Amino acid sequence: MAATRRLVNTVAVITINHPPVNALSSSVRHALVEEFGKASKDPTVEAIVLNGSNGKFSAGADIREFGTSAIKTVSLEDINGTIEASQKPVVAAIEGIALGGGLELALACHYRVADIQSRVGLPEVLIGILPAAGGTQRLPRLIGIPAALDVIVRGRHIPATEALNLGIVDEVVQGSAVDAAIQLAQKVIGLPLNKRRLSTLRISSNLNMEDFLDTTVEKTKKQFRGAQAPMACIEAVRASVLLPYHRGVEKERQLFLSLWATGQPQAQQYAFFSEREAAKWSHPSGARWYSEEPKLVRTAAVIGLGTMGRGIVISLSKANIPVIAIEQDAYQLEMGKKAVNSLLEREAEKLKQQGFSPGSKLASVHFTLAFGELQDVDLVIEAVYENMELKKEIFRKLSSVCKSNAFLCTNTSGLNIDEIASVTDRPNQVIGTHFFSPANIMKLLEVVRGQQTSLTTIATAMNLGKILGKVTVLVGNCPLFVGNRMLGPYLEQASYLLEEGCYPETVDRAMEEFGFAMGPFRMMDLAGLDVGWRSRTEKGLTGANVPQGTPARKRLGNRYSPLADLLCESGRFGQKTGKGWYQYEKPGGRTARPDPWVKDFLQKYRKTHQIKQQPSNQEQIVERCVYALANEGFRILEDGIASCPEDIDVIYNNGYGWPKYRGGPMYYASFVGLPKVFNTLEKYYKANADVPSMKPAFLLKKLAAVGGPPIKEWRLQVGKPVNKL
Ligand SMILES: CC/C=C\C/C=C/C(=O)SCCNC(=O)CCNC(=O)[C@H](O)C(C)(C)COP(=O)(O)OP(=O)(O)OC[C@H]1O[C@@H](n2cnc3c(N)ncnc32)[C@H](O)[C@@H]1OP(=O)(O)O
Repeated sequence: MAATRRLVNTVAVITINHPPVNALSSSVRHALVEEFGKASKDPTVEAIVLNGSNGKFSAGADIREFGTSAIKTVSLEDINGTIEASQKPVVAAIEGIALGGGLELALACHYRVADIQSRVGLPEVLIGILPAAGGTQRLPRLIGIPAALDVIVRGRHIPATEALNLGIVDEVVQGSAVDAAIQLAQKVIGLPLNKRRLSTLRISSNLNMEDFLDTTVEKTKKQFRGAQAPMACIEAVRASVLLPYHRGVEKERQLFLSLWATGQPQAQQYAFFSEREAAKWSHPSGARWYSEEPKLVRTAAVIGLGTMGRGIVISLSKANIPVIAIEQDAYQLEMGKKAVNSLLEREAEKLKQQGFSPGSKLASVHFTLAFGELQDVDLVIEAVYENMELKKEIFRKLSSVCKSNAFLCTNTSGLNIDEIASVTDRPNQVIGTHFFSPANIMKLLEVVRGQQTSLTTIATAMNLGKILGKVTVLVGNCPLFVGNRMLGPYLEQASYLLEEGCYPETVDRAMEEFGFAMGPFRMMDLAGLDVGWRSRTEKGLTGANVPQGTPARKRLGNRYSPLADLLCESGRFGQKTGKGWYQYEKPGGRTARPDPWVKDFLQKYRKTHQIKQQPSNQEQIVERCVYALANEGFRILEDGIASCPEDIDVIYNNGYGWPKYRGGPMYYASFVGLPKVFNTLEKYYKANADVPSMKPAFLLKKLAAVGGPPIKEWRLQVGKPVNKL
């Protein structure tokens, strides 16, 4: 049964029962209509409590039903209307989550009681839509326009105590929300309900409300560049000010339909399910996530307390895993300790505000210089800087110090996992964990399996990612793994565009208008240009080891852009030196301003090398950079480094500032049409045979030849993932 009903004295308790998250599918909606109908008519029932089974109120509408005919049967807003109009008081007992349509349902009830661990919210905006079951009309009437806008436009999950302060819920309890709701229901039997029906309330509004909404529109446009759902949310809330409730609901409905027509919801919902699919990893051997048991990680250690290490320590502590943090000398240890403790204090403060004792949620961190103290930890994450020799030295030490069943992880953004594993006594227990900076904030974790990494090690690392609250993707071992490997051809195109007449700000603007959080040049300045320079020097692409007589713009017969090398040679490393592709207010400054020096430098460079000026327009910039990125994605699939296109998209959506409303680079290629992507690349490559990264990947060619099937069907063409490297 999708919903059940039981009687406690004169209170009917209606329970939504649709595992795993009580999504309000068509069957649940039908069951709710039936159970509410019966409870309303039953003379022995004086009040009603609504809750969800298994400690979850509801995760909202069933996202899989969008775009199908199922969504059209029994509208949730009609159910909400019926509940609100009930002559018997209805109390929502919120446990776990009340999200999206789940919260809209609770807002239709006359009272809301939540347990302290629960979270409520209207996260529809994150999947490209708006709350369209009356939520944009009822919430502003309950908590006012500014607070409602914040909740609806950001889509964040609000902890119960904050929901109480905002006035979204009436009561927060430490014990059972259902018991408390039954008690409240009994107390309010017979009391007037008019003021509890949110749709009937007037919105306190003043003349400045229109100005306030207009300002919010401008701010939101800048913040969520190109995303349509946040703008639709504001327009729906505006309707709650200007229109009577029922007309506001109509407007909500219209906005929902026009959003659907943009294609953005489909992309964001694909992104949502792809993230969940990524957790269900597969291995070239055929093993899958359900066949392997992860080992429990009770204690962990982090080696290196630089920016990455600090973030990893915080993540582990927040996941309640006690950590030993190691540095190489007393000074570094002290610096790391201060930074970690200050971040932990902030986390503790947040917990206190939510009514929790920090001790119960944050695990201890022990700082030491002694490797010997690692003998009992279950898992170590090495997070020193990117230097193979240093990493090997550490893994040799770990091999001799750690207990034999301890897992050894290396946080690297591209070094060879097999080489690191080869110096240990347990290559099967070595795995890459590529965190993104700052590691306590960024959602993505690339888990990199080596040739010898055991399935248990993979299962343990993937499970650890989940425990840390990360979106975790399993990838194969190749230079730079998935995300950074794809950046290569993308950045290459960005540099060529400068050679041909564009400026950093022109390219960045085009990519940011496409939706990227940051264009390629601002991104390089943030990451530090010296990192890539060091790596190119080591590879002999620049510096003293370049063979005599090598043309400035060629390496091994292929086109090469030395622009970034030249910048580094002038001491321009990006934000850290106050100048790179842009100038900044000071070293470490964040505000990028176009730099006349760069303009002059580029003009001289083009003249020196007699490069024909053919500056690209916005569309061409986007096409070249994005198709280069996706093309490398197809190669990664061919190589078996990523097991499906969805995994690549998850990586880009969560680690590289790709606009989620475009689904990811592989989804975007599919959306544009693979034949078009193939033809554009082919044309470019024919004219530029010295740019091999733009040669269309074999898999792309194969898929384009059959007309570009939907992304779900690509797997059939890729075949079983086999790591060819
Ligand atoms: C016509 C308009 C009508 C009404 C307007 C209302 C619109 C909505 O309500 S849209 C939905 C809004 N709700 C959300 O966006 C919540 C989405 N879910 C989540 O954020 C999380 O899943 C969770 C916090 C609810 C639970 O997280 P966690 O415990 O980490 O579990 P998973 O994320 O792995 O989810 C488990 C399982 O459930 C599936 N699922 C989750 N939410 C929904 C949903 N709303 N509809 C359908 N399915 C849902 C999720 O995909 C997982 O299943 P699979 O492993 O099979 O993918």
